[in-house]
Amino acid sequence: MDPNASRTEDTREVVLSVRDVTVAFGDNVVLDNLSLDVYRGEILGFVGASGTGKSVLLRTVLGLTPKRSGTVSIFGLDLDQIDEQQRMQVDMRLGVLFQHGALFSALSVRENIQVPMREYLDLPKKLMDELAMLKLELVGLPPDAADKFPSELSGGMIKRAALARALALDPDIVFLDEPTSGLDPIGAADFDELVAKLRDTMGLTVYMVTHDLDSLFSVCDRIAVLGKKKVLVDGTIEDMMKFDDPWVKSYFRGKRARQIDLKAREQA
Ligand SMILES: Nc1ncnc2c1ncn2[C@@H]1O[C@H](COP(=O)(O)OP(=O)(O)OP(=O)(O)O)[C@@H](O)[C@H]1O
Repeated sequence: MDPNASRTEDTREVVLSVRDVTVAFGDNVVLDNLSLDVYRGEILGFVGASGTGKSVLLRTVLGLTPKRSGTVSIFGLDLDQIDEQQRMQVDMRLGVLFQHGALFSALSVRENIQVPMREYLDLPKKLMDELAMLKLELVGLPPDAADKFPSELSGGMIKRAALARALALDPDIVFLDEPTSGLDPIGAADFDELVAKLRDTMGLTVYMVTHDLDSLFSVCDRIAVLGKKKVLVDGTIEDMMKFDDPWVKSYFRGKRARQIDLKAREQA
């Protein structure tokens, strides 16, 4: 036995564990015995070709899409084995930013941020107002954004407001579904920076579905690739570069990826 084995033992805390999960719609098997671990405090970038099941996995983890078999455990609790009260406590520790922000258009930004507070907590209005302002500040929005409606915000502001809502209950894990899609490169880079800052200051764990190579190169600690209905490979960008699969190769070593790599080297 390797005498150094204990030194290399993985001691990171697994906050989300997906084990042998199969999801199908009729005959269409989308995920087939898929397994994935997410560790506390990491930013995991989840990628895969369009239509491979990234959103389906996210929805399954959140309990919005039923699975055929397998287990999903969050904070060590198997979601199929816990009662409603425990489930609510788990849900309170999760924040979600769905694709396109998905703010309620009839509610102001303040009211949007307060939606999870109203759902899970019984707080006086004054305190909820104060908390909403704190969340706005946290995501870098000015105080006057509180009274605006989603239609009055730019794309970048909508993402930030949606992130503020996802952070409303101080979650341990945030799930971000293509958070930088639709943003210009500067807006996207600013958003990535914000996510990294929140991870560093709040110890947040971030599960980010993304097609954005810049995000993958700049903020993700680890990347998982969905392919052939499973997690095909997970690891660092370097691991992706070495992995021998046509899609992974063209994605991470294609023209766009090389440009980003060169840009990163120039800046280093
Ligand atoms: N509710 C549903 N009923 C039937 N089929 C579904 C349902 N939801 C998803 N699918 C199918 O599951 C597959 C994976 O879809 P999904 O939206 O998860 O892909 P994706 O990887 O997120 O794609 P994209 O990158 O384009 O967003 C697709 O074939 C889709 O048609």
